[in-house]
Amino acid sequence: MELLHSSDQFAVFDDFLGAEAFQQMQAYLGSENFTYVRSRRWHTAFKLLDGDPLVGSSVLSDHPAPPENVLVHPCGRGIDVVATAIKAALPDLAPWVGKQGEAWEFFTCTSYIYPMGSGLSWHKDAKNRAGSYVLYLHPEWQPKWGAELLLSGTPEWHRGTGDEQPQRATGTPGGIGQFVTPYPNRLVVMKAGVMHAVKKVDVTAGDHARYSIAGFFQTAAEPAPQDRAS
Ligand SMILES: O=C(O)CCC(=O)C(=O)O
Ligand SMILES: [Fe+2]
Repeated sequence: MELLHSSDQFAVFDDFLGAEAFQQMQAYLGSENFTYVRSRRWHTAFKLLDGDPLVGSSVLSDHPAPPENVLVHPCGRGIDVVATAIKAALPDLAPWVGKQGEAWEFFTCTSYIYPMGSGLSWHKDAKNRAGSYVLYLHPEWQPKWGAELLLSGTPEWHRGTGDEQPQRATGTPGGIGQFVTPYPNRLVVMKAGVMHAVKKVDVTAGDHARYSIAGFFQTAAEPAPQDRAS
């Protein structure tokens, strides 16, 4: 794991999983059941024109009182590999998400597939989150295939809740920022409150879909694990 870029708001680590763990995740994602995100009621950030991303099951780490029918790490599925790796990396992620028991109690792991034409509109991961992460798990990604993670810039505009700051129609304060190409085995970790979006997967990607496992560092309070504030 190599820290490639860091700012106050987010960090990018390359080669996050070891080679064997990365292979295990490919096998797991190839066998996981996925459903269209809009077939689940709690996805508020995915807009009608975001195309048709797919979502797999969610696993929680360390939940003090897990709701029924929720998988808790270790759950015996391949997604455990990512939860274990995130746990091992927690000291490195603390500058952005804080410490367990202080800023958050547990984190979530949810797998996604963004096929050609799909993306995710501008949003903030919901307010009672300490931060979030995403790990890219497709075997290959070319910059022309799009699907960059966009992060809205001008950090001082993101301090506090951000709600007191003027917002433009796009939801991106000031309309400037940075992007991260979703190269395989790249982990992005970001502080709560940063506006971000996923550009649509370009038509040139063809059948190369964008695979990821994303999650939030959160407290046991509401909202549900996959909620986002748009
Ligand atoms: O896939 C990504 O790059 C980011 C995903 C995201 O923002 C989310 O799932 O809330
Ligand atoms: Fe997000």
